[in-house]
Amino acid sequence: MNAPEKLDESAVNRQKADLGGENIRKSNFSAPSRVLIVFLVWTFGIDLMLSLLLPNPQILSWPFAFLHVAILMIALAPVYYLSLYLPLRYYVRTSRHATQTLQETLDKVQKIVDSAFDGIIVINEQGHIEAFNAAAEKIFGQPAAAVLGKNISTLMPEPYRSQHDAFLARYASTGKTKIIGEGRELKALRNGTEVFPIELHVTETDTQSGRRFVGTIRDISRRKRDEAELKLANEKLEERVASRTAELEQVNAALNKEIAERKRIEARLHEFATTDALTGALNRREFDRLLINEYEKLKRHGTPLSIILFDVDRFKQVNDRYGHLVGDKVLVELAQLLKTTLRRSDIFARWGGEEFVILAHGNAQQIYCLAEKIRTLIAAHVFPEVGYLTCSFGVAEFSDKAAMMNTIGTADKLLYAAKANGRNRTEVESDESCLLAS
Ligand SMILES: Nc1nc2c(ncn2[C@@H]2O[C@H](COP(=O)(O)OP(=O)(O)OP(=O)(O)O)[C@@H](O)[C@H]2O)c(=O)[nH]1
Repeated sequence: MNAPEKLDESAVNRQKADLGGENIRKSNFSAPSRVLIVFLVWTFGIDLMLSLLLPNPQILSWPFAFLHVAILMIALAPVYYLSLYLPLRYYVRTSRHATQTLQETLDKVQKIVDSAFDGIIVINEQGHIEAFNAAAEKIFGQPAAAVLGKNISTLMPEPYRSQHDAFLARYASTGKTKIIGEGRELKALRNGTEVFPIELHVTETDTQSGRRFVGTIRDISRRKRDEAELKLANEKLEERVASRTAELEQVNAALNKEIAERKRIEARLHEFATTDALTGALNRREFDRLLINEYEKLKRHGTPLSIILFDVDRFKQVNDRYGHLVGDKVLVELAQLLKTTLRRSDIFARWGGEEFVILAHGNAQQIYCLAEKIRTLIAAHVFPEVGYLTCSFGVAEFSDKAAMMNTIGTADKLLYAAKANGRNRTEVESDESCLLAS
């Protein structure tokens, strides 16, 4: 298709007229009419001069008339040349040049418009298509010749088609529109059948022959397809992530359960390894380990540390009278009583049989007081199965100079001394007294 043909003819003519007029106005000879006026003035001027110079009767004779015309033509020849031929030749050349310039400009504009990536469609106020560039031909699958002059709504599917004329009329009457100057996504019609998505930007411009709307159209089918594919891929990915997350959460929950179970087993194992199975008090091995730690601290920092060894009085009788199981229950209850009484920093363990040990921070006097407090507490406690019971206590203070085992031995001796001295009493190395003692 010849490019300039695609532009609306009236618009071309208007532009031609504008461009031509502009060039002529710029020249010294603005119009043929002005040349004609100059020619007439010269003709009548010379004719008048000849009439005045020559006697009147001779004017009527044919030879004279011939001479008159000949003189007139000879006299006016330079005037013809200067005032008629040259201006006309200049006018024609200028007009031809202006037309050529206009044509070149139009060719250039058309090429630019046709080379645009986006489709460009110009419509008038009635919605009739006045320009349709090459990209628009490609996008809509129709040659410009097939759509020029037709209503733009022929390129739209329903419901846009039915709404478009009303939209234009409303805009003409109210001046209100949402689309001018804004970009929006719409549906268009390719080859009159295929509905496809477009992105449309509309601008408007006022021309001598009325308002024009310029639509810039981009086929976004591919983008939409890509977006849809991307959305689908995203959805699938999200689904996979969700199911994988669920799987991981399950695995995680199972792992957490396993870890919790392991921790529970470890704690249980630790408990088995460190506590006495019957009473729940620390066992002898754990006590020995903690004693070594505390003894090291004592040696480093000099903080006073003492030991209480105590033993249930006449426990054999309990076993003999109530049975071994009741004896066990009594030991469990006794340990429970001690646990609720002692501080967390005190280390309480079963030493063996019905004998218990307490490692406590404090000097002999302070821990003697503690032993007495425990003694009176036990003595006042009613054991459901057996009633009242008493215990005997031996208290000794560790020193950084004495060997650790010696102090334990001392506490043991003092415990036996308490037994020997009548039971239900506390013996300590030095002559200690305690306000708590009863
Ligand atoms: N039920 C029970 N009895 C125990 C346990 N360990 C030791 N005994 C008993 O505790 C009793 C300790 O008796 P003895 O050493 O004669 O001392 P006792 O009868 O308490 O008399 P004194 O200590 O001199 O007051 C024994 O009969 C042991 O069998 C135990 O774990 N459970």
